[in-house]
Amino acid sequence: MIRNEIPGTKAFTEITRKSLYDAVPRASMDAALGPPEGMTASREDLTPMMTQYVELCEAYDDALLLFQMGDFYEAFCGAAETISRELEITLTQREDSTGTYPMAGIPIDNAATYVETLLDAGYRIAVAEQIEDADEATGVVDRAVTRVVTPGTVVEDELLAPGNNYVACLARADAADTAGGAHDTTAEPTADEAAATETDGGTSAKASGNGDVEPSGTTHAVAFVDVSTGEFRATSADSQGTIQDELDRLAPAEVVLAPEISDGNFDIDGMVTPHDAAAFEPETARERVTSYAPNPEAVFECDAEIRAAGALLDYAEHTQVAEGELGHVTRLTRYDPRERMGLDATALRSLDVFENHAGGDDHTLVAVLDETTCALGRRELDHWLRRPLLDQAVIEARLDAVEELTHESLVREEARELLREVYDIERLVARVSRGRANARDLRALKTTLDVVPRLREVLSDAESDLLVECREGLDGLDDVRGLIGRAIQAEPPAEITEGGVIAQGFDDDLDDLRSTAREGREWVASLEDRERERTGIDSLSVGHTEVHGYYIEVTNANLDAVPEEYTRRQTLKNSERFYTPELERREDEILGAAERADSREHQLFTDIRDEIAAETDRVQHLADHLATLDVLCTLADIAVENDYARPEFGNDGIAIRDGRHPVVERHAEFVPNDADLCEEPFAIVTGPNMAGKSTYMRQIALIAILAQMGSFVPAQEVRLPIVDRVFTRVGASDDIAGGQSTFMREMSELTDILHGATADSLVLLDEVGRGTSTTDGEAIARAVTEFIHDEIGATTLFATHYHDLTEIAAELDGVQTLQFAADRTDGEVTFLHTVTEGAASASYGVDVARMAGVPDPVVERSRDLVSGTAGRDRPSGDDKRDGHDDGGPADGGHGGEADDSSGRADADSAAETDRDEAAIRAEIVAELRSLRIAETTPVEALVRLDGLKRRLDDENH
Ligand SMILES: Nc1ncnc2c1ncn2[C@@H]1O[C@H](COP(=O)(O)OP(=O)(O)OP(=O)(O)O)[C@@H](O)[C@H]1O
Repeated sequence: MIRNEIPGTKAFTEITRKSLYDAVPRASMDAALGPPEGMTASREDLTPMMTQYVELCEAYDDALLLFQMGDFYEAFCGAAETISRELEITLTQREDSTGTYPMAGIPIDNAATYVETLLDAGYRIAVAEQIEDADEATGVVDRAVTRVVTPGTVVEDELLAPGNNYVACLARADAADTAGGAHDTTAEPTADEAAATETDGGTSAKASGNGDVEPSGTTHAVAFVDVSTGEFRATSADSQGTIQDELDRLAPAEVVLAPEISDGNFDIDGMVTPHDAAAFEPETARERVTSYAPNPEAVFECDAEIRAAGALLDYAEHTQVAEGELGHVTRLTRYDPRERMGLDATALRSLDVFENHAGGDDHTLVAVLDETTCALGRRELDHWLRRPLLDQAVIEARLDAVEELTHESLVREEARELLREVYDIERLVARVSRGRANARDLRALKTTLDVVPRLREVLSDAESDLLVECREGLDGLDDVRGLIGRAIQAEPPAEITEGGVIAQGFDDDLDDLRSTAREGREWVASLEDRERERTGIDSLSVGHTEVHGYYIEVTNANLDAVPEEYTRRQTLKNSERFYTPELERREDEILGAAERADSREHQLFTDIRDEIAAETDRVQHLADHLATLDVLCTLADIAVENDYARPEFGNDGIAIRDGRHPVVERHAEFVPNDADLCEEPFAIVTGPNMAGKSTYMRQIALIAILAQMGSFVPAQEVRLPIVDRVFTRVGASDDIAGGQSTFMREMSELTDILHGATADSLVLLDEVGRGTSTTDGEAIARAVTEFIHDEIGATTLFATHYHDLTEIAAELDGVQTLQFAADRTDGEVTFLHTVTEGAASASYGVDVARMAGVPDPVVERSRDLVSGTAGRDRPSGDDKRDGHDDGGPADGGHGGEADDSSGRADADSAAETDRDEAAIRAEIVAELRSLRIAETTPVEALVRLDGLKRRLDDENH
């Protein structure tokens, strides 16, 4: 991987730039990082090579240094112990005149997999390579760090998934910091102004947050770059929550923090990287940005954005070391999060958009949609899905194109067939621009360019604006295509230094050198016959070895016949090898010409590559259009195959006919359901467990997301408003896999919703309040309903088992009740998955417990308790039960009987038994009091319940 030629690499002795981390104390005193103590203590005595090692370790002391020695990357001392442990490779020793050091190494040819493991273990890796030919070095071979590999800046194909891989950078500006800021050309809006611009359809480019506004004028900025493709964007907001949402949306593999931000401020999943404070200085950052965008103020909105962008570019350059400026980062873009539908991590997770509950990517929305044919399309689909639109005109433009393609199946099929031949030219041109592409990359670029004229042809009758735009944007880069076609061999080798790369007829000098070499070889080839004839030695042969070069071989029996001008070169057991002055001259000529041809080829290749690098921008534009076309064709294909309908937009509320859940319907027979949230935009959804409430609510949210990304939707007919944000709060135990199923988390998510939702939001509440006692839960559920209804007016679906909550529908205008029915025949429950108006009366929780395999005694006892609840809730004195209650029918209505029987038992009890039971009851009460219901799952609760009952039973026997 990392072994490509590195143009312009500085020798390590020339490295003037000290560690960027000097200003930052190393987060951990990991023995694998920095120079080994044992070596620094005696550095005067070290060999020159080990001195080199120590100096490089010092310069990159936050990274694990891999030090090239021949065909291996080696590590010493603490780093050697770490890599031997992490990579399960043998720990050896290096012994020299100054001491013995632990050493471990990985073969360069297989470095990628090892590097991946080290990245996963949380290390950054500095790769120090030999940058001069070991044979030509006079003293110790020069080495330099040519690359710092970090999770967010990986560029090696072997280490990258097809999706985007971002490194983000966070910075903050407080009002006091920016008040006198030299470049703060745009005063931040007040909260009122922000609110005003938010209502204008979100198209204003003004930077400000939505939702909870931070105290007085704090601006948070985030910039992010995908170094493998060159995509670069930045934004800012008053609200930290908005920036957190952007982090959630982008899921960067690494986040660089400005000194004013501590990692506790944000919820960050990837690696957290502190960076040199100097890079965040406004002037320094601005200067860095200027080399990518001449007028930073024309792109960015405020100082915080420029600081984040500048420092991020500085960090990205630092990791690519030898390359300096990143030529493939051609477009710095600023965006406004309010132009996109809000989708935070909670919503993405609970709707299984990119990951399922177990963290995998099957059974997700993206898995359903991802029928893209090329990597460019795959990434574009990801963008569309992560950032559904708010601008109806842009959405309709996408839908028009999708619709046209649904009707034009031949166009769609042909386009998809051609797109299959498209390479990941975005990453490819990034390699070209970084001077890392080989001849095969250039041929792959040509293969892609070859497709373009045919694609244009296929789209020649396209009518919708976006398809026409795609067609017109398909620049086939004929100049580049022609150049590669003329210059590069059809099937070149991977190496670019060993010849065979440049096509015949491209360069006269190269052709001359090649023909000189070829003629020389032909002369040698005919030498054998000539010499046999001349000398009369029939067994004479001509051969070649790497070490001795060309020779004429004569067996011992014929040595007498050897001519005078033959000079002995080598003696073997049965023969002698000779050369002649002419053979020697020819050999020099062949070798010289071949060598010069190789280096001429290399020179020509790098010139061609540089020429193509200058066209990076055009290749990127072509990539954009190919990506868009792939997504449009894919969405059309999905729509046709799955019978999706084109959504319509309007302001009358959500109306869906025969809606389906796009993921669930792929794996089971699905019962479609309608939704009418127009007149009554708040729906309380009740019904038994497992009836389909969550699925129903989620399918409505997924339909809104699909519609706003420009896709058709799984339904017969859909009309909906543009939703500014989807909020979800799913029940506590649904989150158990994430390990965060506390009532506290439930409430803090609820807080986000109540603060952030607007009348244009879609809110899904799934069993809010379940994590606490029934009384508190019901109270919270009711208060939340009232608040959303009275204060926010968001379209809301609230699934609940608090059947009393449904009464609120009668009290509040605009609140409706929906129920899912179940059918119980002969004790077997069947879920119909059909939604109807009205409120359900039973939850069938015990039936679900039985279906899930809860032991019979627990199920039976649960039935008893369900049926006896009414009786026990009545103030009926001591309420002592004998534990032998046979239980009535499962569906209640026999509470009175149960109570009567316990009443009789009371009357028969002896006074002593009463005292024992009182003690047990006291213990049980104490245990119940200590129970942390918020942290107890339903199954645990049943098991505890079973335990309590057994204790009562045991005492009674
Ligand atoms: N419309 C439908 N057609 C077919 N199957 C469905 C439908 N809706 C839901 N299901 C299936 O039923 C199962 C239960 O659905 P869901 O989780 O939505 O129920 P629920 O009412 O929310 O349950 P609980 O109250 O226990 O959370 C799911 O596994 C799903 O596959």
